[in-house]
Amino acid sequence: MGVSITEINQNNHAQMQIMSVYVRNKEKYEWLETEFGVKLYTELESFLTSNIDIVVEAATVEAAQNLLPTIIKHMDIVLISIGALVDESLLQRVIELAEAHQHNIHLPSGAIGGLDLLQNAHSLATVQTVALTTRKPAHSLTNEKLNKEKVIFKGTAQEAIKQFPKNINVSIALSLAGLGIKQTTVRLIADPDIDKNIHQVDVVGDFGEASFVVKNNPLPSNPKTSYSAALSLLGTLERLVQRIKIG
Ligand SMILES: NC(=O)C1=CN([C@@H]2O[C@H](COP(=O)(O)OP(=O)(O)OC[C@H]3O[C@@H](n4cnc5c(N)ncnc54)[C@H](OP(=O)(O)O)[C@@H]3O)[C@@H](O)[C@H]2O)C=CC1
Ligand SMILES: O=C([O-])CC(=O)C(=O)O
Repeated sequence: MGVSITEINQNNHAQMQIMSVYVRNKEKYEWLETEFGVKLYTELESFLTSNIDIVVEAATVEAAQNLLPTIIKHMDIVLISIGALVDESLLQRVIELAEAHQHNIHLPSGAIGGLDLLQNAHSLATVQTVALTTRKPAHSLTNEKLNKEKVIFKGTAQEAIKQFPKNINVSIALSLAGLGIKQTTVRLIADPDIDKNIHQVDVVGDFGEASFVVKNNPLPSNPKTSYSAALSLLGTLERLVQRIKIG
């Protein structure tokens, strides 16, 4: 999420500096060292014992699944590839490690909103249904040439992230905030006529009903990702050091 390093190291938005970046291909990212003065690491232990206080993950579901247990033993993490936590045994293990090592896992809202309301409604009362309808530009979901919208997935969040690990992390954030990966339903629509990532969340509970629609502009520096996902990652970092907690 290219916006983050510029915002943090040059615009000082999160009152933090990116010091170290863990990469798998050093040559490809050498420009980060020259442009931002960060140090690159290809070895995880060296990265984790470098001059850092928190890890921000913005890689892939698979990388997050592999790296998370080691990282959480060393320090706190902000995880944006939240789909990694669809693996229930990994989730359990990581919670136990976090507890044992007294570290925290921060899950930003990403490209959706309303997770605070859903958590309150679910943990303190009863929620009956949580449904996510995601509509994305057709080319980002399928190679098929479509001339009208097509529902390309309908099922549980658990199945959705397995089939679309790069596209529907928001469904797992929603699941963890509410009814879980088997009860949270997902409909994914490929639409050839839009250029936004549109997420609609519908919740029904004892509190009443809530619907949130987020029509995400693409992130200019990385158009396949929603702008608000990068903002939510930055906001999560910024709020770590704020004295007033909202929501
Ligand atoms: N929760 C949410 O709402 C959202 C979540 N996401 C998720 O956030 C993540 C980042 O998205 P985005 O920035 O668009 O992804 P990109 O594909 O643009 O960037 C991913 C980066 O991660 C690096 N990477 C991948 N695997 C590894 C690894 N094993 N070790 C080290 N580096 C690795 C890649 O490096 P390389 O060049 O070597 O491949 C690349 O630099 C994705 O998992 C995406 O699905 C995105 C949007 C919203
Ligand atoms: O960027 C988005 O709109 C959401 C996304 O890709 C994801 O949840 O993985």
